[in-house]
Amino acid sequence: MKLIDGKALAETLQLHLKDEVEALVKKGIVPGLVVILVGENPASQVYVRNKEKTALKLGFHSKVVRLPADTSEADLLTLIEEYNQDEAWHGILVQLPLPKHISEEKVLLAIDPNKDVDGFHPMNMGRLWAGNPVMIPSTPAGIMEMFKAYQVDLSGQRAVVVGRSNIVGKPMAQLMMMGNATVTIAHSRTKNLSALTKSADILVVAIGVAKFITADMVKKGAVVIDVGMNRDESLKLCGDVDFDEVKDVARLITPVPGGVGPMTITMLMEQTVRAAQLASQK
Ligand SMILES: NC(=O)C1=CN([C@@H]2O[C@H](COP(=O)(O)OP(=O)(O)OC[C@H]3O[C@@H](n4cnc5c(N)ncnc54)[C@H](OP(=O)(O)O)[C@@H]3O)[C@@H](O)[C@H]2O)C=CC1
Ligand SMILES: Nc1nc(=O)c2c([nH]1)NC[C@@H]1CN(c3ccc(C(=O)N[C@@H](CCC(=O)O)C(=O)O)cc3)C=[N+]21
Ligand SMILES: [Mg+2]
Repeated sequence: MKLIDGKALAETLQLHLKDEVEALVKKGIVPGLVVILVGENPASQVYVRNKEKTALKLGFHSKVVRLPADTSEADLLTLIEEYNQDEAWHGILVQLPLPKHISEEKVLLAIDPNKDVDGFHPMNMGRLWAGNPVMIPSTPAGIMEMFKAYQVDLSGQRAVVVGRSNIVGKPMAQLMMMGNATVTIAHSRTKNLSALTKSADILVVAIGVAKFITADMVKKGAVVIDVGMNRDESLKLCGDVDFDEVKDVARLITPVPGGVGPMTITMLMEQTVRAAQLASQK
């Protein structure tokens, strides 16, 4: 077994990003990322803090707007429109999940697709599924970077994605299909899941169930990517994969923490730099 070190790879990629930021700054452009957080979800607080820290480290303009949980949908939409109009901000990210009284669909539609660094706007989702992506969701983008860095050739491989969310599972499946893998998407209604996961050369798991994937569900020599972010019995951070046992079966495996998470943040920053570059060419 070999570890896919997401933290180290993220740091390497951030060095290159820093150079790109400096080149932009020389042209008078400072990449700007605004993150909007509604309510007080403790997990979201951590992720948002990580994003802000990294943005500042790379020399971005960075701002976190923290709104109370009872913020109205109309007020949130108005705020997004203000950032759409403001040229200082190249990327706008609204942290998900949103409180129940706010329509996620309306909010994602309201973000200018050119500033949608998450790639969640229906236009960007459509572009991805048409095979011409502009903004790519950062978690799957980070996983594709891991494949590149660790020379995982997807072509002709059998890939299984467990989880079908719009933010991870679906875009992940499409990106691997674009890499010529043969992709199957599984979810909570999938029958005989362990036979399916065991057939995978590449297994990506994004379900949010602590240590769900056990060694008997994994093919010997598979590449295993764990997107999950959960707390175990002792409140320690853990993934959807039972790392301690699956590591002896897999050829390559990501840890939690230190795997997919840091890459997600880095890809978000890269996308913001790209958005700033594109805006400067207009
Ligand atoms: N490290 C990172 O950068 C990121 C980590 N995450 C983490 O990844 C996990 C997934 O996130 P997200 O995609 O938003 O999750 P969602 O909750 O939106 O979706 C979960 C998916 O998993 C499926 N699922 C749930 N339980 C099972 C099961 N027992 N067997 C098979 N499939 C199951 C669901 O099926 P169905 O559709 O049938 O309900 C659904 O498709 C979470 O732990 C989240 O915190 C998320 C984003 C980024
Ligand atoms: N609009 C939107 N975009 C997102 O990209 C988005 C979102 N909403 N909602 C929540 C999920 C989750 N997510 C993570 C980001 C970083 C880590 C991360 O940094 N993880 C570290 C550790 C974090 C910790 O210490 O808790 C690691 O795995 O090593 C994890 C998860 C982005 N998401
Ligand atoms: Mg979700």
